[in-house]
Amino acid sequence: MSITLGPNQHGKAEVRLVKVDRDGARHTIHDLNVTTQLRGDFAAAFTEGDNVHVHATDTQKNVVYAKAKELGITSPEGFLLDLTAHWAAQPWVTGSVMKAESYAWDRISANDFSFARRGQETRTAAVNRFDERTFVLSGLSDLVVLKSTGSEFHGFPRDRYTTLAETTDRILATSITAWWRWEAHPEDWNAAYDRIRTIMLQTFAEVHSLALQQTIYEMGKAVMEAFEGIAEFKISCPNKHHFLVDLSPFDLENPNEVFFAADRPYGLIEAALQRDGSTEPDAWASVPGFA
Ligand SMILES: O=c1[nH]c(=O)c2[nH]c(=O)[nH]c2[nH]1
Repeated sequence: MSITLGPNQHGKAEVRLVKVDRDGARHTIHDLNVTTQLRGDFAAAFTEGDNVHVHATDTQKNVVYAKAKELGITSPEGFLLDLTAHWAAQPWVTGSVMKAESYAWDRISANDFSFARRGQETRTAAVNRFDERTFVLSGLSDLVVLKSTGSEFHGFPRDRYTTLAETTDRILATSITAWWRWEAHPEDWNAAYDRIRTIMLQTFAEVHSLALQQTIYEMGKAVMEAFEGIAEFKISCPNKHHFLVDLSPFDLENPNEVFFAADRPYGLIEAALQRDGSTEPDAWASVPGFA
C-alpha cells in the first residue's frame, strides 16, 4: 500500500485589512477580510518537510497589505485579481484562490471621516415590573462605527510595562451597546429611538476624541440633554484596535492608510450616566452586563 499526497494548498486566512483613501479631507474606507491560498509545486513541504518552495503564509499576508498600499483598492474583485496576478508571477505557483469578504460602511451624514457599518445593529427593549413599579429600558447593540481620523490618545501614565505609543491621529472604532432608562415615557417610542440613534452617531462623528472614554460620555450626555425623560444611560464599547501596518520593510510609506483590524484583545470601555445621581438597580437586574 502506498500513500500519496493529493490536492493541497497553503495560505493566510482572514487577513483583516482596512485601507483608508485619504484623498483630501474626505476619506473613503475599504474593509476587507482576505484569504489567500496557493497551489503549485509545494508537495515536498508536506511529504519531506522541505520548505524550499514554500511561500510563507506570513509573506502572503504581507503581500495583501503591501498591495493595498501600492495599488489601492477599488473593488474586492479588482483587488483579488491584483493579488492573483502577483502570485501567478512567482515561482512554483500554478494556481491560487484569493477570497475576500467586504464589509460595507455608510457615511455618518455629511461627515468626511466617520462611518457606521451597514445593517448590523439590533434595537433592544426591556420592561421590568418589580414590586408594583414598571421600568422601561430601551437600547441598541452592535452599532459598529469607525472614524478614520479625529481621534487621539496620549497623556496616559508610562511605566516599565507601557509600550503603547502616543498618537494624535488614529482610527477610532467601536461596536456600541447602550441602554437607557425612561423615567418619563416619550410620546413616540419609535421616533425617540431614531432620534437617539442619530444623536449618538452625530456625536461620535463630531466630537474630536481624546479617548474612547470621552467619546462615549459625550454620546450619553447628548442623548440625556435631548431627552429629559431619560434618567440613566449605560454604554459598553469595545475599542476595536486598528494597528498601522509597518510597510517600511517593503520600502513603502504608510501615512495612516493601511491598517490591521485586530479583533482581540480589545479595550473595553463602559460608563453609566445618571441624571441628578439617580439610579434604580432593580431596573437593570434583567439586562446582562448592565447591572
Ligand atoms: O481611547 C482609549 N482609551 C483607553 O483607555 C486606551 N487604552 C489603550 O491602550 N488605548 C486606549 N484608547
